[in-house]
Amino acid sequence: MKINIVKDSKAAGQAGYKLFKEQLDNGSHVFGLATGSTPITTYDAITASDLDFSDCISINLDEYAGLPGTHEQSYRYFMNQHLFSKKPFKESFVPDGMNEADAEIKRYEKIIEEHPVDFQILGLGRNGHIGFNEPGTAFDSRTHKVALTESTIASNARFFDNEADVPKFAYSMGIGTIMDAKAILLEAYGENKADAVQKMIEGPVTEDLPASILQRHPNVTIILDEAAASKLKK
Ligand SMILES: N[C@@H]1[C@@H](O)[C@H](O)[C@@H](COP(=O)(O)O)O[C@@H]1O
Repeated sequence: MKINIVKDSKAAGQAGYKLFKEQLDNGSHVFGLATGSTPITTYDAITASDLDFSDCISINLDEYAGLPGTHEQSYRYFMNQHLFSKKPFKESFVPDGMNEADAEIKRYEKIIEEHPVDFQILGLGRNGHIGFNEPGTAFDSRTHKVALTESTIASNARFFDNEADVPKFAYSMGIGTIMDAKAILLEAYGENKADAVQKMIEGPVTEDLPASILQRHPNVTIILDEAAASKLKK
């Protein structure tokens, strides 16, 4: 794991942007993308740049089940807002939250099989989740339908009018699917991620902390701000 600690999320966004540029320059073609507040500064740096993804493919990690892409809280909507409307890709795939689970899971795994991910960006849940793979998810899991935990529902409630409106299920690439990416960037900012960051980097590799599996990936970069890195021992 390469660990890059920078001052704040703005500096982290620049560092993330540089990695995207390096990947593009080296011929990477398929980009695995993430949502959440964390990647926004990286996407902002990308949209302010002259990087060109019009020959590239993007494949997003996850989507809420039951939300159409036109819903303001859907991840498709988020991606359109923050990236695709300003930096279009040749093709952009996001799970279809309105499709029936079995069909959607098959469709999405086939897309990933046909377009193996060169570079995957990840955020980190406070409980160590990646994508929507909550603690306890098998390390060899593929794209699947996920029941969100109480803590994820509660922390996403701020984006909805009330907690009852937060979807209870999502479609997510599995941990095995994520680990197939040739290179991975995980970003985490803020003190509320510090515990998960410490366990991800210095703790045992365990399904109780999904992101800890990244210790076993040959090409991972972790970008942290100082607050997220504050509990690292070394
Ligand atoms: N499915 C997403 C994850 O992909 C994301 O990493 C996480 C953290 O979000 P944030 O970056 O807003 O802290 O939230 C959600 O659960």
